[in-house]
Formats: sequence, structure tokens, C-alpha cells
Amino acid sequence: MTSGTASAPSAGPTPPSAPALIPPALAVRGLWKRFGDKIAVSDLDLDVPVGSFYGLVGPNGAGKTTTLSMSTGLLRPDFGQVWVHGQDLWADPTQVKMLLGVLPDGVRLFDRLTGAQLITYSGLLRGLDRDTVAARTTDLLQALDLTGDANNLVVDYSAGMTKKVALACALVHAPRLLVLDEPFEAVDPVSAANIRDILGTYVREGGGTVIVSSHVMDLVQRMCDHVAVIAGGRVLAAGTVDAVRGDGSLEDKFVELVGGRTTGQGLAWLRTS
Ligand SMILES: Nc1ncnc2c1ncn2[C@@H]1O[C@H](COP(=O)(O)OP(=O)(O)OP(=O)(O)O)[C@@H](O)[C@H]1O
Repeated sequence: MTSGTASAPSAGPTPPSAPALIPPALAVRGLWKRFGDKIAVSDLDLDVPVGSFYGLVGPNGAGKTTTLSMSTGLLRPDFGQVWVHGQDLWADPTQVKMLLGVLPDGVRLFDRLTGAQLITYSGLLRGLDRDTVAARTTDLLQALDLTGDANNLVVDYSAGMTKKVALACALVHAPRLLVLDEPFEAVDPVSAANIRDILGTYVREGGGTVIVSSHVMDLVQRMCDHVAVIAGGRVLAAGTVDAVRGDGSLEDKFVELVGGRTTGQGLAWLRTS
């Protein structure tokens, strides 16, 4: 049960159905997902403004991947609605997915293709013509430092290279909204800086919107202008990074909101000397 099960709230920031306003790049209302006894996402609301660089942070198992999967047409919610640039995702997933570029968690790719072939087919599947795809594939391979491995099979790529080629596939059709689940995991620092530059330019000059999930608070604080802290399948705080962190660092605020610090006292046996 999905579309039509929840209505956009009458109050709150930028209702997605309001015709006079620019709808958010992503609006989520009343999202629920349960796996057996486990409620992974619980009545979650989220608004991601157009042109924002939005960080999603939360402890392990908080529900970030589940939320992003339901927000990008990869996983059907039990309840709730998702709008992408004002369009009801689950009412017409095929059409709305054209607006999206997605780097899912635990990427499963057609890894018997070379990196160049994989990006090329992603572009062709998105309806780009061959010349455009060829030019963009070359650009993306270069920007992500994959040119030297362009003709190697993706199955032979390292974890970081796999992440980068998957990111290239998400970018090739120049989507309006990029949703990246832990894009910097396993990526070397130079490549990470290059990716940050690409994403920053895409937001500032390309009119795009980026959502990233990450565990690295410092990175989110420096890179993002908005953030949502998620725990137990709910949003604990959301807004501009400055508003959420207040006078302290985002990491301090995160620990304050989420808790869960342990002393390690139960591991006395780890002392080897
Ligand atoms: N397919 C599944 N089947 C059963 N339980 C699942 C499934 N996917 C997620 N869960 C559970 O839902 C909860 C939320 O998981 P999710 O992957 O969304 O968290 P996360 O915030 O992305 O975590 P992490 O930061 O560790 O990647 C967890 O308790 C997880 O065990």
C-alpha cells in the first residue's frame, strides 16, 4: 500500500502539492517500513529543498538506507508518500526515476562489463544518444580517475573504483536529484576531494540537488548546507547544518541526540599487557 495512503501535511515547510511554491526536490510524508518484527522506518517526514546539498546521518541501523531506497523507487514503502520535484514517485516510478541519479548502498552492478561499457549502457538506458554518451563517458572516467581502467572489467575493480564507476553511472544523464548512499566509503582522499568538487559544482552551478548519507560528521559539516539526523527510523533533527549543530560541532550534536557512547569496560580481556 503506497500512493494515496498518506496526505501531504497542511502545515510545515513547502507542502509538495502547493502549486504556487517550488516543490522540494524530495518530499517524504509518513513513510513506514517494517521487516518482520523490525520497524526500520517509522512515520518519517523529510523535505529536501531544491539546490541543497543535504546530508543524512545516523547510527548503524538507523534506517538511512531503507529511507533512501524508498525515496528512489528501489523499495516499496508499507505506507507513506514520496514526491520528487512535486511528482508522486510511487504513482509512476518509471517516469519519476528519470529525474533521479542513484548510488545505492551495496551496489550490484553488471560487473562483467568494462567500466566504459557500464557507463555507456547506463547513459543509453536513460535515453541519451550515442555521441552524447561517448563524450560524457570520457569526461566522467577522467574526472573520477578511471581512464586507465576504462577497459577493464568492473568485477576486477577495487571497492573504491567500483564506487566511483557506480557514481559515474548515476551522473551520466545529468539528473535533477542525486541520491548517494555513502558515496565516499572506500574512496581514496584525492578521489573523494574530486568527487566533492564535482558534486559542489553540480549544486552551485548546475542547479542540481544532492542527498548523501554518511557517517563522517566532519565531512557532512563541511560539505553539506542541510542535514537530517535519523535514529530508530525517525528524524530527530533536520534543517540547515548551522541550525542543527547550534554552537557546537555536528558530531557533538549527533552524540547528544543519538547517545550510545560506551566505555569499553566489558572488554578488559583486550588488554594484552
Ligand atoms: N532487507 C532487510 N531485511 C530485514 N531487515 C532489514 C532489511 N533491511 C534493513 N533491515 C533492518 O532495518 C534497520 C535499518 O537498516 P538500514 O540499512 O536502513 O540502516 P542504516 O541507517 O542504513 O544503517 P548503516 O549506517 O549501518 O548502513 C536495521 O535494523 C536493519 O537490520
